Amino acid sequence: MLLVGDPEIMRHIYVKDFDHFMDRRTFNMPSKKDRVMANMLSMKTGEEWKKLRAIMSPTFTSGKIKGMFPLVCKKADQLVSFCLKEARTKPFVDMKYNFGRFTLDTIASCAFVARETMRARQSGNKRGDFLDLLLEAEVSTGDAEGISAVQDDNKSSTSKQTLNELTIISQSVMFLLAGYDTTASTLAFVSILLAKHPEIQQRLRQEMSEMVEEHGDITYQGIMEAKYLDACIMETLRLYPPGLFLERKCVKEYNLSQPTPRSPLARVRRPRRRIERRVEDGLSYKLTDESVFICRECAEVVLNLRTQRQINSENRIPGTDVTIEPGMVVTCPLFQIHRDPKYWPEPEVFRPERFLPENKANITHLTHIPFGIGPRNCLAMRFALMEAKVALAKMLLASDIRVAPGHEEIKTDFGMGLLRPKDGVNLLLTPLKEE
Ligand code: HEM
Repeated sequence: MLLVGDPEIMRHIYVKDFDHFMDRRTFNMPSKKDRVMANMLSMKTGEEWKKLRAIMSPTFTSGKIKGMFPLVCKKADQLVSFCLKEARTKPFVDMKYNFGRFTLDTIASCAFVARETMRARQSGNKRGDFLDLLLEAEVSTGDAEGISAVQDDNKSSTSKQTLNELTIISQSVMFLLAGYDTTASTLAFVSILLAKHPEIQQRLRQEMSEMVEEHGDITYQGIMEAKYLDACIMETLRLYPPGLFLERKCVKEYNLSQPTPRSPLARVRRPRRRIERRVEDGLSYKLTDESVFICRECAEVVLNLRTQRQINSENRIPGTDVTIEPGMVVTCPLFQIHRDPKYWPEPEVFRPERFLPENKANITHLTHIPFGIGPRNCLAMRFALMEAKVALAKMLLASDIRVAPGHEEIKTDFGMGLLRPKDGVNLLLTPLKEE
C-alpha cells in the first residue's frame, strides 16, 4: 500500500491521472445474497463505475437537492422537538444518539428501499426523493436479479441507459449505509464543539437569526449562503473527518517521478535520520506488491526498505523514480493532513474563521478533504452539507447548548476506517423560546 500525504502528489494520483487509479479494492462476494452490496456504486470498478456514476450524479444537483429540502426540514423539526422533550425529563440529552436517529430517518425518507414502493412510484405516486430520481432512469425493468448495473436500451432510438431493479435497490441501501453515520457524527461533533465554545455558538446563532429575519424562515438559499454556518461545519470536518482513508487501486502502471519538483525520491534521498542509515544515495526503486510507502511520523512518502526491490541501474526508466504497479493500493491519511501544523496553524484549535471567505486563500489546496478528492469523491457532498446545516440551524435557533458536567472530553472511536464520537455526546439543552 502506498500512503500519500503530499498534496501535490495527491493531486496527480487522485485528480490529474485518475484514469490510473479509478478503482477501490474489491472484495470477493460469491454469495447470491451479496449482490446488493456488489452492485453499490462505491464497490463498482472500471467502466461500470464510470457509467453508473454518470447516471447517478444528476441525482445530486443543486436543483434536486433543493427539491429534498422540505423533506429534510420536516425531519429536523421532529429532531428539535424530540430533543427538547428529552431535555425536560432527562438530566442531559445524548446528541450522538439523537442525531443518529435524525440522519437515519432523513436518509430513509430520501432514499426509501422496497420493491413495493418502487411499484407504487412507477404507478405515478412521486415524492421527489432519490428513489424517484433513480427510477426516472429506469425505462425497462430488466432482469430484476441481473447483476449488470447499466443496460443500454438498444430498442430506444435515443439509446438511453437504464438502471435495473437490483441496481436501484443497491443504491438505496448504499445511501443508508453511506449517509447515516457520516452525517450523524459530523452533527454530534459540531454540537459538542459549539457547546464548549459558547462565543462561537452565539455568533452562529446570530447569523441564523439574521437569516430568518431576511428570508422569513429557514430557506434553502439562506442556508446555502450562511458563511459562518458553513465555516463551523467545515472546521468540524477538518478536526473530525468521518471518513479516514481515500482508497484507490492502481489499474494502469504509473510513474511517480513526473508530478512534482519535490519528487518522492528526492525525499528518500534526504530522509529522516531514522532511515538514513539504510538508504544509499542515488538509487532508484521499483515497488513490489508488498511494498509499503509510509512515514509514521509525518505521513509523507518514504520507502520501507524491508520490502522494496532495488532495480539495477540498467533497468531504470529514464527520469523515473518510482513505479506503481497495477493492483497496488494507494491511500491518504486524511486525519493527519487535516491536523498537520505545516498547513494548519494551531491545528488542534477549533477556529471556524479559517474557512471564512476572506481567509480561504490561506488554505493549501487538498489539505481539507473530508469528502474525498477528484472524480471519485463523495457523491452526496451537497446533500450531506445541506442536511447537516438545516439540523444545526434549527437546533441552535430553538435551544442553547452546553456540555453536561463531567462529559467535557471529546472521545473518539477510530473503528473500520470511520471516525465517530465514542460513547455519547451528552449536552444540556435550554429552550430559547416558550414551547
Ligand atoms: C458529512 C457527511 C459525509 C462525509 C464526510 C462523506 C465522506 C465521504 C468520503 C471521504 C468518501 C470517499 C471519497 C473518495 O474516495 O475520494 C465518500 C464516498 C461516497 N459517499 Fe459520502 N460522505 C458523507 C455523506 C454521504 C451521504 C449522505 C451519502 C448518500 C446519500 C454519501 C454517499 C457516498 C457515496 C455513494 C460514495 C462513493 C462514491 C463513488 O465511489 O463513486 N455520502 N463519502
